[in-house]
Amino acid sequence: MQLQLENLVPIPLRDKILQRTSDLWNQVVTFTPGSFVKIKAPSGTGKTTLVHYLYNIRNDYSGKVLVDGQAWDAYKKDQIARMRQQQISVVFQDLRIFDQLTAAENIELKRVMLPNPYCTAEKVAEMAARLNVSHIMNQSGKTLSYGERQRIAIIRALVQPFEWLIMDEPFSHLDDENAQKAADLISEECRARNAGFILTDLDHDNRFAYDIHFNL
Ligand SMILES: Nc1ncnc2c1ncn2[C@@H]1O[C@H](COP(=O)(O)OP(=O)(O)OP(=O)(O)O)[C@@H](O)[C@H]1O
Repeated sequence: MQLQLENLVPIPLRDKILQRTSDLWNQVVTFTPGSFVKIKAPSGTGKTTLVHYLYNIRNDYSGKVLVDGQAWDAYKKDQIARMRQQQISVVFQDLRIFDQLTAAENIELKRVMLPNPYCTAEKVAEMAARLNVSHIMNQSGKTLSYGERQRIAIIRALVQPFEWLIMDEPFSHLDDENAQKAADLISEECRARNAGFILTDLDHDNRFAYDIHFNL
């Protein structure tokens, strides 16, 4: 799946963005399928906004987000739902863990969305062990720490098939050791699917072998 930006400018940030240069805003950019992409930006410059545009849950912009050559608004709702089940997976900055479900149920919800789940339950248990969260799997979402939520959201994003994996500051609450373990798992899973990876962060990050860096 090819993702392209064509002169994309968020309407609420228009004046601010047009006063400076950006590698992505108001540019023509192609994210090469299978590539690892780092997007670095200071707080408030629109990382979360961009992720929401790429996943098509916000559309207050001028310009275009092109998916396989077509703008998001050319796709029907059921096509977009299928893309989100099979082609694009995301970890939002606010994580979106359901408080009323356990950590395991938050992941299972996504795992069984397809008639033939991409990952087995054993594979989920393996990922939980690698990220040191096996012991909290039966705890309710409400009681999880931010770092635990982050790891559950990462596993949840990995249990579905995807061609692009997009993560918005996914390690902000993790210590270096756990962040590296999560990064290693993410890299392996992307490589296994020949998928592309887009990570936004405030800072430099050298946990991944990025193909390209952008400053937002
Ligand atoms: N719907 C909206 N209407 C008006 N302004 C908005 C809207 N959404 C976001 N903004 C503003 O746009 C800017 C970018 O927000 P965004 O959440 O994308 O930043 P960010 O780079 O992800 O920041 P952080 O690193 O702090 O999470 C902020 O100044 C925010 O207040």
